[in-house]
Amino acid sequence: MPAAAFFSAALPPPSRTLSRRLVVSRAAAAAASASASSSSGWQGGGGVEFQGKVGFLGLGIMGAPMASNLIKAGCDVTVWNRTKSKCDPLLSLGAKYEPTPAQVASSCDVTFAMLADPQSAAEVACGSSGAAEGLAPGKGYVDVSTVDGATSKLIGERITSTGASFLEAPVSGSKKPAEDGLLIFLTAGDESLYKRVAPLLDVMGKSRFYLGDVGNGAAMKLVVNMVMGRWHKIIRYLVHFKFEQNLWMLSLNVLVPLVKYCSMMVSFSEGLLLSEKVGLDPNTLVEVISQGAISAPMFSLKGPSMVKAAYPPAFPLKHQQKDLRLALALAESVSQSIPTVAAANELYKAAKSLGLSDHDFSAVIEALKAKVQSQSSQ
Ligand SMILES: NC(=O)C1=CN([C@@H]2O[C@H](COP(=O)(O)OP(=O)(O)OC[C@H]3O[C@@H](n4cnc5c(N)ncnc54)[C@H](OP(=O)(O)O)[C@@H]3O)[C@@H](O)[C@H]2O)C=CC1
Ligand SMILES: O=CC(=O)O
Repeated sequence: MPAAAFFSAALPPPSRTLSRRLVVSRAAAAAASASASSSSGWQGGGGVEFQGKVGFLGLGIMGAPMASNLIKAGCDVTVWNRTKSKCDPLLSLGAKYEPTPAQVASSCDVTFAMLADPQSAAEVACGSSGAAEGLAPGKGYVDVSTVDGATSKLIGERITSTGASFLEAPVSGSKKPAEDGLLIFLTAGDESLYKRVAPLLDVMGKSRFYLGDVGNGAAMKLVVNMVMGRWHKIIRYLVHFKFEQNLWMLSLNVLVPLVKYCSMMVSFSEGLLLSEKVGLDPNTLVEVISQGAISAPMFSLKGPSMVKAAYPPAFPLKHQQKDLRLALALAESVSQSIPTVAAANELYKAAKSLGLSDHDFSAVIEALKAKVQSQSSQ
């Protein structure tokens, strides 16, 4: 198969719902708000309006600063947390309290949930005294926890069975972006609820993506974190390596950039292919990554052409593979294991055997595509 055709032909067709993707940055939202009416309801930062009371369930590392930002922006917020003492700082900022998720949902117009994992998200939404018991037509439920698509769909079905609307909206960004109101929302589900809560998302975040059907937000979040997870592992390894071997200068000058770029490119390639395979638009992944903690000029620079399977040489793949070979030998000389580099090197070697030596090193993605194809034909 010609390389250029891979994204559009070798994998299943992407979900068409993604063609309705909306991307809004805080600046764009602020510009839009300049012409928004201001008749009644809460008037948030930039003059964007939200009508009604807001519930917030789950006040951990992320939930507490997110709820706190809503309160500071003037929202009427009611909170609940399994460990009640974590509500206290929010109550002192002016939040109200209800003793169960159901009571929060029934006393509020829109309820956000930021829970630890799929189990807790499902329990708080669908369990006994869970949010669904307090929901009704006209109300909205926005789950901002990171869960898998199946859990999100299950929660969404239970919520919509009450007549309420559901939006999944996992966030990219960590404690500090949550505190600074700079999260990135990856939303999917009810589009009118998305529009209704947009002013609240703009208080808590710097940008928001609307990705279509429930499950697409969860999938996008997991792909971004998969790329990030590998990247964190690489950083941890590098720090360890520098200390262990006392190779500060060597590692700073040679190994760090080398390992960084080759491994980043491999994990980025894996993310691009996985996003396409689960029906996401890989261009959106490039955009989401470029706004988050793992943003790097390399991803923004090479991502769009990688999606088009174009690899005009800037750093030829053959040189990258040669450097990996040399780095592996260097590590070997001090008996240091560098497993992530060894794995990446195998892919660069495979790319060379596909005749891609003189292409840019981002063509390593073609070796991954070949692997995917050979696995699916087995
Ligand atoms: N921290 C980060 O950098 C980021 C985290 N996320 C995602 O956000 C979500 C929250 O993360 P974070 O705030 O860091 O996690 P925390 O562990 O700090 O908070 C988890 C929250 O879930 C609640 N919870 C856990 N289990 C249950 C349960 N069985 N029933 C009811 N409530 C429960 C906790 O309540 P209690 O206080 O009682 O324990 C707490 O409010 C996760 O899905 C995470 O993957 C997303 C982006 C960044
Ligand atoms: O889920 C973690 C993040 O930093 O995003």
